[in-house]
Amino acid sequence: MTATARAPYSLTREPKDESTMSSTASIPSDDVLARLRSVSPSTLGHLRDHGLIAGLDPLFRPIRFAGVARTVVGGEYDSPGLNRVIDEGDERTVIVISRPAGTRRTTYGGVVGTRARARGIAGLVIDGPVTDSEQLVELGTPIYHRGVTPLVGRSTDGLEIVDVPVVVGGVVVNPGDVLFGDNDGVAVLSPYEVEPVLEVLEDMERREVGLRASLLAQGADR
Ligand SMILES: O=C([O-])CC(=O)C(=O)O
Ligand SMILES: [Mg+2]
Repeated sequence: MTATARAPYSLTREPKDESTMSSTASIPSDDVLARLRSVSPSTLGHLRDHGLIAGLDPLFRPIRFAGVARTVVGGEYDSPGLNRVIDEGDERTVIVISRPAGTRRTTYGGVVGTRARARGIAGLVIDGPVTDSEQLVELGTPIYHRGVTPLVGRSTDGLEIVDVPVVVGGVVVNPGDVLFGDNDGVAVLSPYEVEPVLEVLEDMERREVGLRASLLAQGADR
């Protein structure tokens, strides 16, 4: 341990009063979501492993998104719940789909993706494959996924469950959690910790800009 070691960052903050814990106080503003789109999950990865989705891949790069989770337990063949959350969603919504019934098939492709694009959905995180990948890339909605497949949905009037805690890429996502992602992964935050975490990440990234500049400058001196 060197004499210059810094105190550890605190990622949580004592609520100043009860109002900061109210449900409306924990809904991130558009400004906070915009700031989250400019920081990286990998910066949070310097501080903890918890809440970081690894093992899913972006469908395209560059990719950046932030929003509030609506969760779907994906049916194997049909997507009534998924269609509902898409139709109720907007540019603040990140749809998070777990697929406990199996990850061979998908119900997310060009048609469902066009529905999501039309609503302006901020992003999709699916613990399983997608299909019609060329169309999805063209549509441009940020997607984290696990591969592609030609095995797709059939109309069965099946049941899908929405707005329950799901596990995606080994991480629990509750409805209302705040997600942000970039080329390297996706981070999941509880609503109450968004602002303190964001301030820490912005500070760390500012310092890293200076560090990288000075490393480059040292190289130039050699
Ligand atoms: O309908 C499905 O199962 C997925 C699909 O192909 C689409 O959304 O276009
Ligand atoms: Mg299709």
